[in-house]
Amino acid sequence: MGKIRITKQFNFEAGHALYGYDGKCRNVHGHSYKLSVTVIGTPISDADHVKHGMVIDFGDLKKVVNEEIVDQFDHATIFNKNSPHVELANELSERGHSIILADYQPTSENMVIDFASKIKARLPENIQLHSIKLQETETSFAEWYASDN
Ligand SMILES: Nc1nc2c(c(=O)[nH]1)N=C([C@H](O)[C@H](O)COP(=O)(O)OP(=O)(O)OP(=O)(O)O)CN2
Ligand SMILES: [Zn+2]
Repeated sequence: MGKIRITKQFNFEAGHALYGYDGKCRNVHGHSYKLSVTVIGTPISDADHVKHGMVIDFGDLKKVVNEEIVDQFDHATIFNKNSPHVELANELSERGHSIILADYQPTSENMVIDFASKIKARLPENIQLHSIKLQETETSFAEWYASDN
């Protein structure tokens, strides 16, 4: 049987700030992020298998992405830990705010690279990560493709 791509979509709200950026997004602000995760594999052909006909159960994919990404990033604020924003991040964290100190500038590009590595590490051996799309605004998104990397 041939390979099939399946996609699961997610949403999360997060704040971020682009330290040193030459535009409005250097300010702390937020997005309603839309995340699409596409995996590729061969549907299970064994009629006795509980997952017969599936590449991966959408529910199993949801569990991985929720645990690795959505539960961590939803309603958190992402700062670049390699910038002076680390002080602001630590202050907010001490005051009980949900903070992510990323080892990168929190652009859509760097976030999809991070997400790809986290999701790949959790997928079963027979399932490959095909692509990820992270939509920051209605008009702006970044995509990661396995074939490009
Ligand atoms: N290549 C990138 N450019 C920008 C990023 C990014 O992650 N990668 N991020 C930002 C800001 O976070 C900003 O919030 C989003 O940018 P932008 O699409 O420019 O937002 P607008 O509200 O101005 O969008 P319009 O739909 O054009 O009004 C900036 N750049
Ligand atoms: Zn932004």
